[in-house]
Amino acid sequence: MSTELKNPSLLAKNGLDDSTYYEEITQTQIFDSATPEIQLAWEDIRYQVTIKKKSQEILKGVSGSANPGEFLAIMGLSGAGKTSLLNIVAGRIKSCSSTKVSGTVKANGIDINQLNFQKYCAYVTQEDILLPFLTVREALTFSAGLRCAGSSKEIKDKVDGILHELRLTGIADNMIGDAMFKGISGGEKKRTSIGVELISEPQIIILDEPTSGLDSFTADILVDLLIQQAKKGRTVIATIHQPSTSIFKKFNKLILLSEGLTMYQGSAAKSRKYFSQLGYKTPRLVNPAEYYIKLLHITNRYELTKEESEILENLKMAYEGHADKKDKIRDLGTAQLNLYMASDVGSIKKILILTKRSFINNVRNPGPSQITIGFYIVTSILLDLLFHDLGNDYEAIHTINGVMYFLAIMCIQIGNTGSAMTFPVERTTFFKEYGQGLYGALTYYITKMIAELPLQVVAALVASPLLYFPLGLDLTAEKFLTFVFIIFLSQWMGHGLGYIVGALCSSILIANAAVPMVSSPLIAYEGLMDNTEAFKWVQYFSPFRWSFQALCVNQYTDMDWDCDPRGPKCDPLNDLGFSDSIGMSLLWCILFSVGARSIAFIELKVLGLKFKNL
Ligand SMILES: Nc1ncnc2c1ncn2[C@@H]1O[C@H](COP(=O)(O)OP(=O)(O)OP(=O)(O)O)[C@@H](O)[C@H]1O
Repeated sequence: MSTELKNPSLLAKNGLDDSTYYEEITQTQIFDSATPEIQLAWEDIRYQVTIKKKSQEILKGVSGSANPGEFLAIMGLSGAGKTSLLNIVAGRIKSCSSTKVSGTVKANGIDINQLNFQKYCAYVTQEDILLPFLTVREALTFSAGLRCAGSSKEIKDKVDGILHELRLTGIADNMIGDAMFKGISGGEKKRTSIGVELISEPQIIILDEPTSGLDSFTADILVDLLIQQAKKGRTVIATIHQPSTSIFKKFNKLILLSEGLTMYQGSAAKSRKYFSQLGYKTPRLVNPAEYYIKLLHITNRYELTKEESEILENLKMAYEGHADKKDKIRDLGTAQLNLYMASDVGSIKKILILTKRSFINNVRNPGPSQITIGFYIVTSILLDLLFHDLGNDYEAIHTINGVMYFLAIMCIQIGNTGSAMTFPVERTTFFKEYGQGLYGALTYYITKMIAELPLQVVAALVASPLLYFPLGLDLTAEKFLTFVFIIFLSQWMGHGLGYIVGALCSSILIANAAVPMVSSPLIAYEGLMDNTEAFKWVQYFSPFRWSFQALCVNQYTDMDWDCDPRGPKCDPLNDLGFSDSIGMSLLWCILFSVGARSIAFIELKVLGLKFKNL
């Protein structure tokens, strides 16, 4: 790679004026006059992070702009600061104890902090945040329902329009899927993620590496779609890793970042000439994007080689020499911004939409639905085979205690793992939509619980008769119905415990590891192995204890005993130390369920604040 003198003064000498290499904004597109065009301009952005008392400057005073009608690509080596810049421009990073952000970002000349910026700006993250058990059409319809007021017909038309525009019509009724359940392809998922955001017709679309993980053909189609969005007058900004030559040719504008500094900003088409005149000529038949990345390559950012620092210094000086040649701030009419308001959807409608969405996603998820009910059926049959007709004499007490102990653990663990396995995925969607101000934490939480109830009721109704009658438990209608209620409450407590764990876990993997860690100590306080006085208060926080107590109290109270009058007293409740009535036992279960849900809600609310303030 050539490192000959690349003095910025050579630019002028070589006949490079700003109009040559710096993009002039040309309004080539016909904009829809009903929607405002937004120019985003950022000035002297600095971003500093402090880790273990060591500060690192990620962005070192970056300025730039993105214009309506343009596709702006931000490129640079891994770690150059692309995502950081994108997040700051989208208003997603603010200063906090470990990060310091300075500089301004303006939309049509107005500081974005003074605007309800989220209403104008769609942000598509690198990982697709979609509920896996919805179809593409459902994902778009629910998104439209939450974001846009309008009749069902209007929503349907809007969704059909987006499906068509994003070429998703053919797979509209396919399930999205996730790592475990195969659904649509990566490119289709990415287009669905974009569609979910586009539905509210945002004027700015910001995407973090939308082509990552896609083959070159799919990436090409995706970029074409984004170019089409830009042609509608939207401002499109994306970080792109390794674009193909054909994709590179489609960029309207290019920003090259290295080490937190802008190395180039301007027309992508004219970048070749710019670099060439600085002495860095892209070889024939070589993809310019690839060449620029190689040019900016550094092996160790803390110890640059002589050649690396020379290239960076040259590019930096060349860019700085023309730093005043920024895009003109366009007068796009700030009034338009003030007038433009995304329509608000009523709270009742949002509650109905969220409940329906959560219900569908839950019912189709084999974890909490088919697998849970199948597990109940198989385990119940197994228990029946092992312990059928338990009896009502003294000899039976030991076995009945064991069966109740097992049932309490089984029902709670089914609920617990069920929640912990679904919550980490759902909460990502919640954080995103909560951050966008689509609904409140309480609305989400209540609708989630309502949506999950039917499956929990069905599971209790399926499992209870399969267990109660073959096991020969005390046969009265009242006791049977109470048993059904206890099985339901046990699962419900389990779900509550799962919410506490799941709300804190960012992935199912972590949740799976955390569930046994939390539940195992609580099982020790269930009440059967009551041989320790240590930390006895823990029993009040053990759902296993309350479930076991309720099952035993229901079975043993007023039981028709067949005990040997000369043998030991048939008083298992006394032996177990359970003095509460059945009403009180049920109340403990309800109190635990409500308490656990309240704790999980507080966790969600506190964690959500981080996203809300963005
Ligand atoms: N909040 C943070 N805490 C610690 N380090 C951070 C933080 N944000 C960014 N960084 C660091 O700043 C550098 C730039 O990160 P950024 O994600 O912006 O890079 P990037 O150019 O998007 O990289 P990539 O292409 O690999 O995604 C990285 O070294 C990253 O580790």
